[in-house]
Amino acid sequence: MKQNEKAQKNQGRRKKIQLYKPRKKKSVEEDAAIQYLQAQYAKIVPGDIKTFKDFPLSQKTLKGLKDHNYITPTEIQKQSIGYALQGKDILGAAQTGSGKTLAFLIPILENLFCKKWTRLDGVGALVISPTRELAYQIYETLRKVGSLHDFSAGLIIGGQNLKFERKRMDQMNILISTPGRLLQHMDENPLFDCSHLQMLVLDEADRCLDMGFETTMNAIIENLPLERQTLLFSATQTKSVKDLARLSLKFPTYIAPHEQAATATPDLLQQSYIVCEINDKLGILWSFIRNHLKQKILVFMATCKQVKYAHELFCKLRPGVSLLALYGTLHQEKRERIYNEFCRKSNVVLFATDLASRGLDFPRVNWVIQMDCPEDVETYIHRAGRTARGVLGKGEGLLMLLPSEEKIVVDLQKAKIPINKISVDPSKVQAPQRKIESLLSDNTDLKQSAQRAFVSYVKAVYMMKNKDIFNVQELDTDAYARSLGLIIPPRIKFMYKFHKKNVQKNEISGESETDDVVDKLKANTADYSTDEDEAEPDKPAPVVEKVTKKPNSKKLETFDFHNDDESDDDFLQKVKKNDVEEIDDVTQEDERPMSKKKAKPLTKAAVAKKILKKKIQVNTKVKFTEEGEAIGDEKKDVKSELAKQFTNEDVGGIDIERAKEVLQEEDKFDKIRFREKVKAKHKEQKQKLKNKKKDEQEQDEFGSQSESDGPDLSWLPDPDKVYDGKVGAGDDSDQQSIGIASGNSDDDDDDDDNQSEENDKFHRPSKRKLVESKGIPQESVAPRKIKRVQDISGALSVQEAEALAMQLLGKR
Ligand SMILES: Nc1ncnc2c1ncn2[C@@H]1O[C@H](COP(=O)(O)OP(=O)(O)OP(=O)(O)O)[C@@H](O)[C@H]1O
Repeated sequence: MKQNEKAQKNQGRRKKIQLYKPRKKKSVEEDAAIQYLQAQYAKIVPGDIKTFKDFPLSQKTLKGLKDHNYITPTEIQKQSIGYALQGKDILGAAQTGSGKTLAFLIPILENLFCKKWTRLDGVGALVISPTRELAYQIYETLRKVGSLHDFSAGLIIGGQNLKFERKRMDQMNILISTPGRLLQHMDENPLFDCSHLQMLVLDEADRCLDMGFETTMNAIIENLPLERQTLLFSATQTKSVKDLARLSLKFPTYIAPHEQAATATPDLLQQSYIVCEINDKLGILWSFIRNHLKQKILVFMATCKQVKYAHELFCKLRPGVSLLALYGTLHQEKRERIYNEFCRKSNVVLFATDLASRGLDFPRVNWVIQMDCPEDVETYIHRAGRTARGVLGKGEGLLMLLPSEEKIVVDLQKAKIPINKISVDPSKVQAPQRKIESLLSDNTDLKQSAQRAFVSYVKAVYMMKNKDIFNVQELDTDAYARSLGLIIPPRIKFMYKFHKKNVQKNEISGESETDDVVDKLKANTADYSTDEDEAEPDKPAPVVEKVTKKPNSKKLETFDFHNDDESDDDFLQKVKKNDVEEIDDVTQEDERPMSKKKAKPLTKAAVAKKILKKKIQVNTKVKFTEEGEAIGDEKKDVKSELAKQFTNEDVGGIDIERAKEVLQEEDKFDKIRFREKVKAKHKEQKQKLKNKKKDEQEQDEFGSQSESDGPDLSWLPDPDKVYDGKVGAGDDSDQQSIGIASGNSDDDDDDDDNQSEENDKFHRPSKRKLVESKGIPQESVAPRKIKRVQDISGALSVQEAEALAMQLLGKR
């Protein structure tokens, strides 16, 4: 026995030793590997790198890359990974779609791997992205290439469950986050600790550091340790000394492979632009989509409301292809769903705001259409870069410009963007103008959406910094409104303020300049309101005529849309309801059309005149009965003879003694009046209470059934009268039946309560109903007192009864 125990103990010990030994061995091997890798960092020569294997990377990272077909590094990866591994701060700039994400994710994984980072060490690396979608995409890439490492990674973005994130913040090693949510955790979450942070990465760094995120980013940076490595990446990198100082970069290495390249945009991206009138834009877009039904198209617009409207309208017009919309005011879940759907599908159109312009790696996008002129060259580059991505990605970009916006082309060409002007083939442009107008006349929601889109676009143009390109006064707003299907251009509140300001300025400076836009709006509002009233469904809409006749509208030039040779009817059948996205409503602005007449100002004198005319006595309160009769003020209505005399006397001054007597006399009447009122009120309350109890009783007796539904029980004697309101003691069944019948009695309140409690659990029909349903003769249910009288009469013989009757008659 002892020998056995000993053997078991020895075995256990041996097992323990066996478990421990390989660990130590593994750890030693790992240390040696790390030392070897770190020794190689200084020897990296970017020009010699052919594959990822040429970098001194851990086996886990290499396998992760290989598993996902990342074999050959791109130019930015070749040039930046080496410096990043050496621990240098980096400013990375490279074309869109050139693989910047891996250029910072690989160094993060290697850095934490070499430092043998564990869950207990907390946050080791932090990646900040300006949008949720981009953060999600980076997180997904990290999950792919870092799948063999033991680090925990967290996606911290707005619109997600804050509580869920809060609990796990102390276990995360790599955080991918948007600025707002990150700061929220820093401020509110005691578990969030980044005091050991090793690396900070800003993807789309110029966007993260621009005005929109300035205060948030400053607050975040303040919370981070100074001893860290910082990497900044973007296709349009910031070189602002101020920005770099904010981040306390230490002698950053500037890596920009595309600066030596001939173009700032991907080589396989074919870019063109057209110049058209504002009212032609929607028609051109519609025709373009109809001619490219077998393609994946991304359409950028200036505002969320435009995107929402274009999506709603085109869904109703049924172009024959899936339509999606992505913009900031959508719910997060919906945003994620739409993002994934657009990634997955190949024949689809996505309308989007600049939310989708940066960093998003939608696969196989054929066309990027910029329907509204981008704010600046950087925005153009990011938008256009959603196509022709990756190593061999191809794509095309089309920019729509208004004649006044054509100046931006010079800036684009200066920034090494090869863009060519093309023209539109008018025969291919089919604006469904009349259909749009009829849709809007039938659908007020759509009309409101169009109005919002209109105002938001004009506002966006007004807000643009570059006034050389964006001039709100040059916009043909009414033509634009009409192209959206709005016969009356909506009122633009801020334009009036703008106009007012201008007028005031001009008055001060002595000039008499008029605001074209506002005047035009005012004039045209009157015109269009008559158009709308007289519009005939069969007549071609006068809008189109008016627009085409415009002196400044040039004739459309020839432009081939590369027609897919698909017949319209075919595609109409292919519209799937599932593909049509619903959109959340957004806050409504005051965009009511202007009234036709200018309202006359209402002066106080005019109001007084009106009042006098109507013979209204001011400052008098008149009460009316429900029938509409005026009720006089009874307080002023004197009752006593003395008071009546006093009021009729027309003597000057006040006799106080007399007035006192009158008041005392009136006081008596007041008291009587008061008592009467109190009595009446009590009576009313009692009546109300009675009615209420009666209702309750009826409900108790018949449940939810109406009286007409149940059997007629009026023939039954009133138990109240029969038993004189007394309840028989000791007899359960009696008590129950009385309880139901005499619900009015106060004594039965408790019973009622108990019963209603029981009734809540079980349905129990009333006693009367029970008896009836069992088929017991009605006489046998008669109350006991009545039965006793009947018994007495039944006990007399016929003669005795006759004698009794005679006796009674004799008494009379
Ligand atoms: N070494 C590589 N080999 C093959 N494909 C790669 C490689 N690196 C990146 N890619 C692919 O290229 C595409 C673009 O990469 P990524 O999104 O990182 O570009 P980016 O430079 O960050 O673009 P943007 O400036 O628009 O943000 C992705 O689909 C990615 O999977």
